[in-house]
Amino acid sequence: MGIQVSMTDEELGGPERMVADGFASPEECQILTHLTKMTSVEGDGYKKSSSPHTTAEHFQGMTLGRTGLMVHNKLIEKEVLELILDLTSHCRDYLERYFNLLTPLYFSFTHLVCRTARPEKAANRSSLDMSHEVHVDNCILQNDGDCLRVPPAYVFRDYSAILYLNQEFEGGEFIFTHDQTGSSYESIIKPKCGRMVGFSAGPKNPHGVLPVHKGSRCAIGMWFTHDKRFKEVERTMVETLLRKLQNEEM
Ligand SMILES: O=C(O)CCC(=O)C(=O)O
Ligand SMILES: [Fe+2]
Repeated sequence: MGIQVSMTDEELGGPERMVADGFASPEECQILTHLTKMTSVEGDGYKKSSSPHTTAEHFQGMTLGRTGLMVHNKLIEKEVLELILDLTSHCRDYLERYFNLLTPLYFSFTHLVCRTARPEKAANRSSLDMSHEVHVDNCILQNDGDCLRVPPAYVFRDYSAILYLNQEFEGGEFIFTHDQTGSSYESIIKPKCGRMVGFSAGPKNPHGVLPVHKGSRCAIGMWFTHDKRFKEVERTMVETLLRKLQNEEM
């Protein structure tokens, strides 16, 4: 399946951003949406908070570690885990080439996430009640426009990408904004199966997610680093698990 770039940095209104389609087939999206909806845990990967951003939505998350545990316990097939690793690696390789990076990108975190509107909260929801408030992935945005590169910000994140898994929901558009107020969008991206948005993780790229008004919005969030010290431990663990299972089959 071919990849098509559908929006360049110029069309997206700022530098070091891109949107491309074709990273997952409808069948692959369906398998992973189902997995995330059915087996993820409220707040997993979000410091156990079931509503880290807005109480008008449920947040369900699934880390690679939890997926590996489920494969180990024979609750899901290993092919599902292989699929997650294959699709996300393809996204990473594509971004490295697209942005002409001279040093490799390592995964620092991979997260399958569904955001589901709570119907009982929909009627009174303010349009300012974002699904994910405007932020920068590797620093803490200040009111004066400064971005502090200090913990608890994930200062080691260099690039970010989101691979979308579905489109059967209302709202939930991804926005790039001019600053942290989010008052002016530079671009708006409608999620759909197989679409990836990729961008550098620093202050050039403030972004957020508009309210999900109806249904579940599922995606794989990926964060990358150039610094080997922050490589995703859970990815290494599940790769070892899969090698072990493949050897047992031989
Ligand atoms: O799901 C999305 O489209 C973006 C999420 C995001 O920006 C984040 O988790 O840091
Ligand atoms: Fe983000």
